[in-house]
Amino acid sequence: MKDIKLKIDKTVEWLREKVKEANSKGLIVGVSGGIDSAVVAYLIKKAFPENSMGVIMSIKSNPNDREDALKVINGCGIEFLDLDLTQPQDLILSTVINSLKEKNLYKEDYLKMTDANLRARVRMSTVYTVANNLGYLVVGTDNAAEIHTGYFTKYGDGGVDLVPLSNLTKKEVYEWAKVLGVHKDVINKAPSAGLWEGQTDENEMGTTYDMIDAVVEGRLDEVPQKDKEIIDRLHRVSEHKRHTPAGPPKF
Ligand SMILES: Nc1ncnc2c1ncn2[C@@H]1O[C@H](COP(=O)(O)OP(=O)(O)OC[C@H]2O[C@@H]([n+]3cccc(C(=O)O)c3)[C@H](O)[C@@H]2O)[C@@H](O)[C@H]1O
Ligand SMILES: Nc1ncnc2c1ncn2[C@@H]1O[C@H](COP(=O)(O)OP(=O)(O)OP(=O)(O)O)[C@@H](O)[C@H]1O
Ligand SMILES: [Mg+2]
Repeated sequence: MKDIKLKIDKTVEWLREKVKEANSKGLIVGVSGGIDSAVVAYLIKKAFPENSMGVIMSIKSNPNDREDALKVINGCGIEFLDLDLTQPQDLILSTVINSLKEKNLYKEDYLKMTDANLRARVRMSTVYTVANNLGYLVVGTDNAAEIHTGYFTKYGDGGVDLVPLSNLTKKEVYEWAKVLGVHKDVINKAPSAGLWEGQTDENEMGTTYDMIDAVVEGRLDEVPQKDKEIIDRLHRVSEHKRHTPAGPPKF
């Protein structure tokens, strides 16, 4: 507990340093009602009590997620915007689909993921729009387990300026949430990207955060072969997400 409080204080100090270095005015995060963004919202409010912002961005979302997001906002007292982006996201998606259909190029099988990733990228564009206007940096919510597996949308929720939870396992995110005083409803629900009805991270990935945490921490003897193979594959195919885009060598 004392150890976690110390790490939280150091992270808050690090956030202040990064803002100063960038000559920026404050920090902003998308607040989903999930645990990762809850922890980040509490951290940035601590770092910049007067210059921090949480943005709720519903897109065809389950109303319970917005309720949980409001519990986070009220719990830490951060300034916030409550936006419904269903229409703009749907307009982009339908414009693209109609145009592909006219050329007989549309692939129905990929609709679910196309829609899901566009939600993440519309949210990213929206948060940057607010950040530009306020002179804030955009704070990401990915933890070590998500970064290791590439479980985020490239340039969507992965498109951010700072990643304060990058060294934390999912278990540690929960521990920090308890110390910070995050609402129990947010702590007790299953992690979900909320990108389609009933989606949970663990179901989609086919393994558990406990197993991913174990791989990240090098406790490989605790990981069954089946889980190890899934996690290694996720890591391998997402390598490109952890680097700047490749260019050719100088010819
Ligand atoms: N080798 C390579 N080198 C360079 N680029 C490569 C590439 N392979 C694919 N790509 C590019 O990457 C794209 C695929 O990546 P991407 O668009 O990210 O899409 P993808 O990784 O297929 O899907 C995103 C995953 O993250 C999950 N997610 C998203 C958002 C939030 C959360 C959450 O936890 O809240 C989870 C989501 O459920 C899904 O499983 C391809 O369309 C292609 O453009
Ligand atoms: N409805 C939303 N409103 C605002 N931001 C969102 C919304 N949905 C997703 N995001 C942003 O995308 C990030 C990635 O989502 P992710 O599900 O990994 O994190 P989380 O919801 O905070 O935690 P959990 O892993 O417990 O679901 C969120 O932390 C948040 O910053
Ligand atoms: Mg979530």
